[in-house]
Amino acid sequence: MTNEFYKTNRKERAVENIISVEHLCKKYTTYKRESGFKASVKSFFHREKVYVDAVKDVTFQVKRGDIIGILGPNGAGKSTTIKMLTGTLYPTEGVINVMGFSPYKDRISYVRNMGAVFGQKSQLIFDIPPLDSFRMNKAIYGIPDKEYEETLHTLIEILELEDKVMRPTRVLSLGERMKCEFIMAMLHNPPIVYLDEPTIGLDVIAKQNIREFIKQMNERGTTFILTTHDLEDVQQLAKDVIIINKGEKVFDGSIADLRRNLGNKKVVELTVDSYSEKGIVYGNKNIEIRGTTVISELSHQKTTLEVDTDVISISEFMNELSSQYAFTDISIKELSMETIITKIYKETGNKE
Ligand SMILES: Nc1ncnc2c1ncn2[C@@H]1O[C@H](COP(=O)(O)OP(=O)(O)OP(=O)(O)O)[C@@H](O)[C@H]1O
Repeated sequence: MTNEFYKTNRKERAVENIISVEHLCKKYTTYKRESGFKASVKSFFHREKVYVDAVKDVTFQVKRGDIIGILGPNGAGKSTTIKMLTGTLYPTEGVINVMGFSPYKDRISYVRNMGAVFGQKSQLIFDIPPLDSFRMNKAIYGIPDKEYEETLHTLIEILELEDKVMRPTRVLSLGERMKCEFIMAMLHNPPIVYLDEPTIGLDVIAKQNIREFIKQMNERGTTFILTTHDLEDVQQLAKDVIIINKGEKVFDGSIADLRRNLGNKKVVELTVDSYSEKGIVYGNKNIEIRGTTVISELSHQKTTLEVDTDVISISEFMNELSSQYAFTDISIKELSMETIITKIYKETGNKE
C-alpha cells in the first residue's frame, strides 16, 4: 500500500475556507554538540549545523465551523504545524492564509482572531486567581466591559466554574485549570481556536467535560484545530482528520474515509469450546477460511480474527466458521481506531 493511497481529499462543502495552507515547510537549524569539555570548547569556534525537516510540503484547507484533528506519532510535526498556524513560528516555505491573515506577518491583528490552548503550557498566572488572569486578557484584547461580563458569565456557567475562579490557580485541580485555560483562550470570542493536547493528563470525567465544552462551542460557531494522541478525542470531536508522519501529510479526510481506505475489515472475537474435537487448536494460526487471518490468541479458548469483507461476506464467513469449528461465543466489531491509526503510522513511517 503506498502513501498516496491515504491521500483522499475531504469533500468540498459549500462553506468558506477559514484556513488555507499551501506547500508548508519548516526546516529547523540546530547545531551538533558532542559531549565533554573538549567538545564544548571546540564548538565555541566551530559548530556543525544540523537541519531537521519538521514539516514537508503540507497542503490542506479547513472550513468554517469544522473541528479538525491533526494526528501523528511523536515527532511527526504536529506542534510545529500548530505553531506556524498560530504565528509563533515562521514557515521556511509555503503560504498560510487564515481569514486573510498571514499568521506570522500579521501577528498583532491576527491574535485578536484566534485563541490557543496548549495542554502542556499554561497561560494562567499560578499565584493569582484565574479571574485576575482573565481581567489581564480583557485589557490585552481591549474587550469592552459588557461583552467581557457576558462572555465570562456564559463560559463560567457552561464549564461549571462558579466557585473556582476566585481561588489561586495553584490550588485548582488539573481539570479545573484546563477549563480556565479555555476561558483564557476564548474570552475575546475568537472564530478559531487551536488546541494542542487539550485533554493530556485529565481523568475520564474531566476529559469528557472538556469534550462537551468543545462540542458546545463548535455548535455556536467556533472552528477548532486539535492535535491529540487521545483517539477518543478524535472520534468524539473531529469531523475530519489530517495525519502527519515524518513531516508529511499522509491522510486528509473523514474517519469513515480512513476506515474505507484500509479495506472493509471486521474484527471477530471467538471463544471456542476447548473440549470439542472441532475446536480451533491452541497455537494453530492456519484458520482455513478465505479472507481471514488470526491476529491474536488471548488464551487457550479466545482467538481474535480479522475478516476482509471484500473477500468474504460476514454471512459466508459465519457459515464456513460454524461448519468447520465449534465455538461458544462470538462478537463481530469494526476495526478499532487504535488499530487503524497504528497501521497507518507503520505503513507511512517506514519509507525514507
Ligand atoms: N526548535 C527545534 N529545533 C530543532 N528541531 C526541532 C525543534 N522543534 C522540534 N524539532 C524537531 O522537529 C520534529 C517535529 O517536532 P514536533 O514537536 O512538531 O512534533 P510533534 O508531532 O508535535 O511531536 P509530539 O507528538 O511528540 O509532541 C521532531 O523531529 C523534533 O525533534
